[in-house]
Amino acid sequence: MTDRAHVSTDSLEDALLPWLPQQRWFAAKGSPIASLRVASRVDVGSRSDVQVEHLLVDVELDGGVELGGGTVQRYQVPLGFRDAAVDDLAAWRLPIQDGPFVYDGLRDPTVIALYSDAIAAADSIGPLDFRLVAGAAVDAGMSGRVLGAEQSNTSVILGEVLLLKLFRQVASGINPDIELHRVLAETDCTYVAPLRAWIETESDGELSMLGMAQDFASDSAEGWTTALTSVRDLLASDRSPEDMDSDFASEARGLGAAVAHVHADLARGLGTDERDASSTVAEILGRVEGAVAVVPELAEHLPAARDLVARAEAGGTATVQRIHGDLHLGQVLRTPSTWLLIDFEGEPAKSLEERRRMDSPLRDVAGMLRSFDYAAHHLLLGDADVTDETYARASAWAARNSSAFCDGYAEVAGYDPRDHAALLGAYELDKAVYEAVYEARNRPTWLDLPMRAVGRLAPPVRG
Ligand SMILES: Nc1ncnc2c1ncn2[C@@H]1O[C@H](COP(=O)(O)OP(=O)(O)O)[C@@H](O)[C@H]1O
Ligand SMILES: O=P(O)(O)O[C@H]1O[C@H](CO)[C@@H](O[C@H]2O[C@H](CO)[C@@H](O)[C@H](O)[C@H]2O)[C@H](O)[C@H]1O
Repeated sequence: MTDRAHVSTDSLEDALLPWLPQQRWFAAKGSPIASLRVASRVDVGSRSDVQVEHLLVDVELDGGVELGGGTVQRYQVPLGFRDAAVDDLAAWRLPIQDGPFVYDGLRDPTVIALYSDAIAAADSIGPLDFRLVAGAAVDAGMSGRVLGAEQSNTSVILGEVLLLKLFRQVASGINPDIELHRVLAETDCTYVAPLRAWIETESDGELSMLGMAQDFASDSAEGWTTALTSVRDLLASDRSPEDMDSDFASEARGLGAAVAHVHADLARGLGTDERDASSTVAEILGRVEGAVAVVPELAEHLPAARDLVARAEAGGTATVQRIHGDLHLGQVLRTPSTWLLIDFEGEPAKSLEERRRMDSPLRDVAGMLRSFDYAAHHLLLGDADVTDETYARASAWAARNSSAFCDGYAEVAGYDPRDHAALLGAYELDKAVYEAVYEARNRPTWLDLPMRAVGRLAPPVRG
């Protein structure tokens, strides 16, 4: 069998340098890498003809980029080592000449099985600790397959019963996704997929969380896909949203209720606080002003943004608590019986400390309202023949579902988010501006979508 130890750390580093930026989950695409260092190399074991190593890789970026956690990013890279190349894994191969076939281990069911068994046994392998949630049992011998969708992290389905998510970018400290899922397990929250296990490691006295396993909702559909079906039907017909079989309003109402239940459980588990609205709105304004450097068209919206934020500030104090932090239709799953919220990591561009801070639940409500706006109008992007009437029909879908969502939220929360119109509007603006930056960098053809929302929330003052 291959001797993985014959692959020196130097040659791994040389191979990772061109390979890492090509991976979908590499967060600093386009930023030059100043240096790359393998910070740790753990022998996870071997199975049939594969040897497995767990790598933590530090990438130092050439300054000037806004990155959560500074300009050094740490990545988790499990590697498989084989004597012979395997066609199905060739796309994930590291460019190492004259050595074994080395590749992204999370693409290989044999490697995944090793991790799965370590979870089942609540094992410790060198500095890697596989932890089971109290009372949870995980079967050994489950086979795994990587989830099709490529995201910021890599998710693997184990035995069709568990979803194991390995974080690709690793930060020191408590990961909010694991932290909040643990709290929601204690409150018996039924609006999340129960957490069963997690993986952590400690180096130099610092804890880092590497992954988590929760129940796999095999029969679920993403909220974004479900919502788009409804919009597509509406735009293809001349009926009003309420007359459509695929009307989404009762779904939106149920989703609002689910989000309110999760907020109530997070408040129960981790408490609430009162915060002066001025500190919240100062942050929002700072972000809007900062975004002009990336999207110069935002400049003409600044005066109205300042007015909106000042009105929100006049609202006095705001109740804050732990929230989801990056809620949108891609972060909710519809099962046959309920809505589930997933991915409590918060906005990827923020530092771990910022993501774990208490914030107003209105931020999550605003995220979902923005998502209804996205779902309603995204099918019209790039279509030069869109009539005002079609656009208005799409907007009516967004308005109807935003309203249903708030109704459902109010029923459970005991207050209506719309009663805090100025602060809610400030959060919507904050999200729309974040989206404008995100789209300018990642999907420029989508930029018009958040910019229209910015225009509605903070109309340009002309003349
Ligand atoms: N518990 C689950 N059951 C079924 N599918 C899930 C579950 N959790 C996540 N998913 C699917 O995996 C995808 C990625 O999950 P997510 O937690 O958002 O990862 P990332 O942090 O990489 O964005 C989601 O869009 C969803 O389709
Ligand atoms: O993938 P993440 O959950 O980290 O979120 C990032 O990417 C999202 C796009 O996939 C982006 O969301 C925006 O587009 C969605 C449709 O593709 C829409 O539902 C969201 O409302 C809209 O914000 C998200 O902002 C970004 O953080």
